[in-house]
Amino acid sequence: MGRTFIHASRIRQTARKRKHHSKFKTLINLLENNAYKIESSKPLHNGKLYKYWKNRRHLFSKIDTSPIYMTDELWFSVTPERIACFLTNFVKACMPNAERILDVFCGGGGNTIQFAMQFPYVYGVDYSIDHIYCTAKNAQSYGVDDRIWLKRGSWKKLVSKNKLSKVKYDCVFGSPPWGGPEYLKNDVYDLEHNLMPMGITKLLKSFLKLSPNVIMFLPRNSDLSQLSRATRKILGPFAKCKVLYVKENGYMKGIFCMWGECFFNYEPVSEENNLMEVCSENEEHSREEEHESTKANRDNGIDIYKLDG
Ligand SMILES: C[S@@+](CC[C@H](N)C(=O)[O-])C[C@H]1O[C@@H](n2cnc3c(N)ncnc32)[C@H](O)[C@@H]1O
Repeated sequence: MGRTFIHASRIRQTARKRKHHSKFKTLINLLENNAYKIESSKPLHNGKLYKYWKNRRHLFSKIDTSPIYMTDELWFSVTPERIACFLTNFVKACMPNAERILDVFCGGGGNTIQFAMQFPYVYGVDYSIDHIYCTAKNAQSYGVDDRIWLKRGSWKKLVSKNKLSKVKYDCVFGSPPWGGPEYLKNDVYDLEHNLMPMGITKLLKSFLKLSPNVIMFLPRNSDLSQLSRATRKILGPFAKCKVLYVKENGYMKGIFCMWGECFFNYEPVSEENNLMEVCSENEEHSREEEHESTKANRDNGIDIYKLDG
């Protein structure tokens, strides 16, 4: 077990034991003030977040019945529950014997919690102590905190100092910051320059250091040619990346990009449906153009699928 991780069910005891360290002082404050607890029936003070608050039950279905904790940033960052649940089921179907999942950028625990519903050891990393706290508290509300270990730290530093390599992860997942709701400002999202904390090539390389099975949740308008180049640069000229477009509530939420042999034996929809669905999300492209671009992406090692939550 990674000794440097904090067990989510023992976050209070660990914080008290290490109270002389500044980051644990902050954690004790958060715990003592029951910080960031959401009153599900009370709209937030910050009016800009109203549209996210309206959809709160899509983020955490237990929000009316159990305490849920969210910072302002988490309102637009948490993976909606049905999407996180779908991903977990997908990973379970592809890797039935997997035990250890690493959730890089765990945020408020949207994905961490769903992984912990089906896998016995789930590790979450985030550089925000507030978000580590929210993940632990939300995991308690979902009754899965005994399967979750958390670590605060910057991804770059953790990777460069080899801080995570003691555990053998079956799969590494990450939902990196896309740059806030602004990510749709441009038609095409530049994965090398806009993705935080590093471009897609470096990020993929850092994930693959820890496991051959990698999944990332990326913007729906991501530049697929950059995805293809990153895949081939790191894994060789015949390497492939599987891309699933996911919708929730009629709205395209993003794409799951997958690397690893185990993710390639799953055919959720027919070829005909794939192309139709991809077309419907790119209204400015004609069906023929989209067909061509989809074919081109396939030739570049990108397999595209469409799933409606
Ligand atoms: C999109 S959110 C992840 C949401 C999460 N999947 C969920 O469902 O709650 C991205 C997270 O990355 C964290 N983050 C941003 N930059 C980071 C870095 N350099 N290292 C580690 N975590 C970082 C942020 O604090 C934020 O919680």
